[in-house]
Amino acid sequence: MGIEISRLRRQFGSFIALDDVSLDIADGEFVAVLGPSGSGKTSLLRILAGLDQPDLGSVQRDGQDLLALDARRRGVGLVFQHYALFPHMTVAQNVAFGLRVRPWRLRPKASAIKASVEALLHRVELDAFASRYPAQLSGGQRQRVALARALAIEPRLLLLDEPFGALDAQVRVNLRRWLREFHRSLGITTLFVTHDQDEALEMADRVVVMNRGRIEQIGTPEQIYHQPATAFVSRFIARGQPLPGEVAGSSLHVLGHAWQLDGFSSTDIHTVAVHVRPEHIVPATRHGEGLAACLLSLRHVAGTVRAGLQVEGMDEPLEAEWSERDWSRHSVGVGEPIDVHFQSLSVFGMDREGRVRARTDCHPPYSASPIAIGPWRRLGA
Ligand SMILES: Nc1ncnc2c1ncn2[C@@H]1O[C@H](COP(=O)(O)OP(=O)(O)OP(=O)(O)O)[C@@H](O)[C@H]1O
Repeated sequence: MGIEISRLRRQFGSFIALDDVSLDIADGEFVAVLGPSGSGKTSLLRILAGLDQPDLGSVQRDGQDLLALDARRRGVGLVFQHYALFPHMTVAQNVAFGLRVRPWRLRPKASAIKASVEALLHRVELDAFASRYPAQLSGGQRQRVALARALAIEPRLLLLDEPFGALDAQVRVNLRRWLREFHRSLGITTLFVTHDQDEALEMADRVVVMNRGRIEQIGTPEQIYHQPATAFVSRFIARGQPLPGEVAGSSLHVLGHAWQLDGFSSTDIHTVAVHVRPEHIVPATRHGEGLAACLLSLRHVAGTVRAGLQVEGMDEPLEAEWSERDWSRHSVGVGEPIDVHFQSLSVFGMDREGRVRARTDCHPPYSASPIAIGPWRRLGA
């Protein structure tokens, strides 16, 4: 059992914010909804929270129609990016709020509220902050209070909308890990909205990638990263960079080279997208092998080297990423020629409507042999 979201559609005027969105969430699962700004993430969350209704579609929880329930009866805890803490209330009063405003028949006794607030503050590691006001807390502490407040009503579903969006990078990274552990210990079904790829891949059991109101792919972080289902997911998640390429029969043609392409049926294919990831562009070991390029820039970032490359035959520069160790074997300076080869290319075949019909990876063979035979010889050379 769990939550079954089926064929949701939400339209604002002529703009379609959610288009045929279906998703099953298992009990206790941690699901990240990932997508660029405007892709429909918050629209989906608002519908689940009961703050908005879809034009079409259904949401069932354990066989019950969730959309028919009033927001307050859905058992949903919400945390937003901008701390919605009440500034005039202490931390303890903020956390107690959801319990205090319950109808008196459902309201716990004052002593029980006090005990559960203490337990929650202990859980979010803020025991010592109970009598502080939100203005006296750091951003990360405020978000933990917001989480404790959302948990006070013992929700069955936790909805987090960019909860770390307003925090600086280091605090974000710490809170991510903390929240992941926290979820493990608590086991509440959680939907986490973010536009940050690392955040989604690091934290979630499953990731839902959205684009323009549609779901592009649902999968484990591994699947999303290593087997992107669409060109959009490849670009957005794995920094896939488009190359000029086409498929002819069972060969892939890219920048004047051709390789055998297996597992790709070109039936019904209207356009082909070929992507290369930064880490799959590798310096050739010998000059004259691979693709001729010019090293445009070099940046050293936390143990890796990011290189800008102008590859012959391309208008746009490509970005490559290497480990410092691998790069230390080369002695090419900025502005100098460099030969590179592609270790792996992702190939997507789309029909006329832009739907992906075929997808495969191509691993161009590379020979470091001094006799330049075969795969990297220019066609027609
Ligand atoms: N009440 C509304 N009226 C009109 N358009 C709306 C309304 N709510 C959302 N939209 C539009 O729907 C689209 C999706 O919005 P949504 O907030 O779901 O995106 P998002 O993926 O959460 O984006 P962000 O990451 O920027 O928060 C946006 O283009 C937005 O302008």
